[in-house]
Amino acid sequence: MIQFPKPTVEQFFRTYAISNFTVSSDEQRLIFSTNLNGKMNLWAMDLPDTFPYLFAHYDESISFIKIDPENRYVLAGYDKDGDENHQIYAIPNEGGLPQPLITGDELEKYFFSHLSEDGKRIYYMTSEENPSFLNARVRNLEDNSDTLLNVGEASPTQLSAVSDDEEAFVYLRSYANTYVTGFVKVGEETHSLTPDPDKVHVVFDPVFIDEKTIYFVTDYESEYSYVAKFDLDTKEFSSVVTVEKESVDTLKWDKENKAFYLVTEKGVADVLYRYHLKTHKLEQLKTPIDVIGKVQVTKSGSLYLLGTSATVPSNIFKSTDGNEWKQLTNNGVLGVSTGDMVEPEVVSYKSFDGMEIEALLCKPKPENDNGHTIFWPHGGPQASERKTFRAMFQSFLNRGYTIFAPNFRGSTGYGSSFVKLVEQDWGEGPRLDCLAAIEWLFNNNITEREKLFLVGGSYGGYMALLLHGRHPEYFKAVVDIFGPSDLFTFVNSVPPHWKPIMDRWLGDPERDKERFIKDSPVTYLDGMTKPMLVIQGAKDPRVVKEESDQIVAKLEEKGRDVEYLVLEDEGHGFSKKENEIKVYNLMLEFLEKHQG
Ligand SMILES: CC(=O)N[C@@H](C)C(=O)N[C@@H](C)C(=O)O
Repeated sequence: MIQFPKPTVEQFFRTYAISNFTVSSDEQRLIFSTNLNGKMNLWAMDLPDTFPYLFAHYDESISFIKIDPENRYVLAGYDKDGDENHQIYAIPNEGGLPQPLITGDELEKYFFSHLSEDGKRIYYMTSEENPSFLNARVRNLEDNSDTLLNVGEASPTQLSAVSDDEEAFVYLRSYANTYVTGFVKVGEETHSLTPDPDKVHVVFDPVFIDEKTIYFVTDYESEYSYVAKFDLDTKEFSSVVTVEKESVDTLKWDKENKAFYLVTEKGVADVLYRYHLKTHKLEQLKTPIDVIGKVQVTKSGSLYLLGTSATVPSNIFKSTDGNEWKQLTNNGVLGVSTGDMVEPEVVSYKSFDGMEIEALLCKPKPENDNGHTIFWPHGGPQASERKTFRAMFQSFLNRGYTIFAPNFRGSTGYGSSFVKLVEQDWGEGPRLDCLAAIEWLFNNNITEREKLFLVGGSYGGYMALLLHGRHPEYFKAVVDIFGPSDLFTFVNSVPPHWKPIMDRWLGDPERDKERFIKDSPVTYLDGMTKPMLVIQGAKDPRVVKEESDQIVAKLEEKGRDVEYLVLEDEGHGFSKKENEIKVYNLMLEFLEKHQG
């Protein structure tokens, strides 16, 4: 019989992303954003058939998709080469080429908020005239009038919910990732959704279930976020559903069945629940994947879910009862079964101060093992490494590398206090958690000293630079993917609507001058003696190219071994397949070159 070789690393590169989706109200059409043809575009399937076809061609990343309730048009948000200046486009119902609808100068942003029930008014946020705090506006599609609804003040604002009669609006105001207040505005009256907006807490995912009742998620006076309610008649706030040691992350309303769907974050995986308003019963539901990217509940009460697991790339699923799932997309790794891939182990270790830190340990199949480990600090930093599919991880594992990804202090999924631990402390606590992890790898005979690589992206890239500069003895070579290199320049180069949150998140360059010096990777150039690869998207608005340019220039001046790849048409990530493959190949070549 014909014998086929084992899967090669290149096969893992041929995996496609599905980053978002929506279903039409009649459930006849599923539209999703994917890089199936190499670049991000909208594709569709006419349900129940499952053959995807190109729906809108624009070759750019898509920030949202919304189908007109009466199926006359589709709305989508596009940016340019990853610059995150999202603008709103309209696409004919039959598909085609997106037409600019709510757009402006290429540096302005237009974020979609809400489409009225009759599909005639679009509510949106814009940076126009208010780049730091953003204004809310409404565009009437019948007469093309555009009205200012709210002027953002004090901190970036977001119009997050609109009542069906369009008389009441919920705005969120962010002071930090961990401090977001919510307030409802009706005519000239404004009320905080929580009893005291001066207390640090978050509010998100507000839903009007009628003109007078708003449900939302908050961690007000709690370690874990829960579902709460605000009554516009009585102005009363009350807690509705809490889940022990799990943070509610998503709230969706099922109007048909008078129930809520909740996604909770439990460390490295998600849990899906249904909460019945009449019976107050909370049911845990089965899901086909570990991490849920998006949930949509349709008018009929059907549930659609986009999700992924460590060995399952993103796919869309449908359920009519919340327990049996039909997979609508068949997005896999070219010729590779889930059994040929690696499922991470969830481990935990004690850090320098006794704090328990959870981590993902991915071990290659014994026949592939090359004896080397990649240490991967995640980005964010207020995010976490979870059981999601990463082509990069699975291809490195296929080449024989062990991967270790710690959820150091500041990571999400472990309660509100834990997330706050990275605020105004980017370089000390989390770095010491990483060092404790490395010692744990050595002490548990998972990694040999002299066989450790360091790779990280964004905040993970910053941590890779900092660990390299301060502790070069641990590493053979280092890969930095768009990591901030100097906190003084980084704090001033972020997008305008991030600036108001920088103080709580990172600190103030004057007040915290000593700490900024201590925690900036550029302070430790002398230590950066190991070979380095730096990768950067030229259009990255979050960690701008100068952050990588300056560290590369300074290391080159010192005659260090540093390679630099700039992707001209990418931002904070690699959305184009050929760019992604170029990056993975270069990283693998670099690691292989420095194994000896
Ligand atoms: C404001 C904020 O938390 N932004 C993050 C989502 C982000 O983009 N952080 C960068 C620095 C990253 O690490 O990805």
